[in-house]
Amino acid sequence: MTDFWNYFKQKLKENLTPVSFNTWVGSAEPLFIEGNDIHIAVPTELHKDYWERHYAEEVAIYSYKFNGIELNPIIETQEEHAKKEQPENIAPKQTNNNDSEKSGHVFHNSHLNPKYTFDSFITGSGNQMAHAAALAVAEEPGVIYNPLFIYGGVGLGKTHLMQAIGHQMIKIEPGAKVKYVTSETFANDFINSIQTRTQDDFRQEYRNVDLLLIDDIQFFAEKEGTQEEFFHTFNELHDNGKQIVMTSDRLPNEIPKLQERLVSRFKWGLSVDITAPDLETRIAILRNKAEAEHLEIPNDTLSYIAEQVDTNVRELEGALIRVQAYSTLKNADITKSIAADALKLFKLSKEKKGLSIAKIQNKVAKYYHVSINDLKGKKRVKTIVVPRQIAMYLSRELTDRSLPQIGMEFGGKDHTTVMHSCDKIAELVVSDNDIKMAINELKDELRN
Ligand SMILES: Nc1ncnc2c1ncn2[C@@H]1O[C@H](COP(=O)(O)OP(=O)(O)OP(=O)(O)O)[C@@H](O)[C@H]1O
Repeated sequence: MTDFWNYFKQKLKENLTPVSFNTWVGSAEPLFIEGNDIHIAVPTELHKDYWERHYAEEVAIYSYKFNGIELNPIIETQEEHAKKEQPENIAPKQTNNNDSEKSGHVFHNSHLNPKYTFDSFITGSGNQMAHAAALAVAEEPGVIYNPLFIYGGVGLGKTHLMQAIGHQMIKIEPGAKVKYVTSETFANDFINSIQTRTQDDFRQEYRNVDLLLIDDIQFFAEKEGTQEEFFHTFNELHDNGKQIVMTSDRLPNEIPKLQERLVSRFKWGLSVDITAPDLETRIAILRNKAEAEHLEIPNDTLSYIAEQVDTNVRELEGALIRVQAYSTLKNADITKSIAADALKLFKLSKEKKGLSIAKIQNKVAKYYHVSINDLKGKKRVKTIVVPRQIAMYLSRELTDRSLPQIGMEFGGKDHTTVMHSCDKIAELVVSDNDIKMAINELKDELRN
């Protein structure tokens, strides 16, 4: 099996870009051969789908070429395999796609940041599915997963991944018309076009592309006219088989006042989330960044920095820059103790990390004289509901936990419940003085 697999990989490598190879083939693992079946484990459902559509036939063809036996691939996700075969889970493989060839991008007027490519994107368990979906879309725009909707918390790489699709598409098809905008730019361009009576130009610009990337679509909330215009842009592009990719901090149906017809269209394709990276991925991201900046940083120092910032990649990168700046200031090499000083000095050290949801629940429970169990429970009396909602609101405000993660910490509540609570308290903070005071006092206590 190993010999065949090496031969098979070699064959595919000849025809794939390094990123595609690493993502689809490098991440797959042959398990065993039984009769004429070869069982192959892949990281996610999306990889499985891709394998079944693209490589099943290749396995049969190359196995026949290899030794005259046509193998039939049985693809399973690592999770399925682990459930069936092993008591322990197999962790999905980390793929650092950084070893890819130099890219020769043709830069269009697409407003893409040259740094945001697949090559510089590190994959790990929190983003593997989104990464695979993004790559599939770049390889076959407008065919599958249209629209692609990437959602997740702040600073987790949504913009990076979305722009990587643009770069990759231009790389594959240099004449491709790619347009990246934030939803705010789209809205502003639209408003300007009304003011200057240049709506035709606006439409021409947005509807005459092969790939439209719209970032942070949650800012469409409540912008009726913009939504209307986007609805038509979307339809036109989709009808013509053009690819649309959007990002948001939440799912389409959770964006307040987003028209139902847009929500339903966004669901035509695929929605994938990005969650916070695990420690190994954070270390890999830092290592990658350090190499790009030609910084010599020992492994234990990288691990140390990665341990300090656990929810937001932008902050993680910020921490590295702070450490670098501090070491330059002190004229010292970057070591663990320099890193510790730098992060302490900039008050980054565990401020958010130390503020766990449990701590927030504790403070709120004491403040309102209710039990933690009540906060996590389902009782609907006002004396418990309000503190519960406040605790959720503070968890959202003061930690980087996602809505589903907060829901989990509150007795497994749905993320929509968390969102509703946060919205409710956000309204009360403005209209109800007691709540406002309570929130301020709790925040002060939690920060000390
Ligand atoms: N997996 C990753 N590999 C390498 N760099 C990453 C990764 N994830 C995020 N980054 C980097 O972290 C920074 C923030 O990422 P990005 O702006 O894409 O986040 P975002 O999810 O779009 O944030 P926001 O919600 O604020 O729009 C960028 O510099 C990006 O390159």
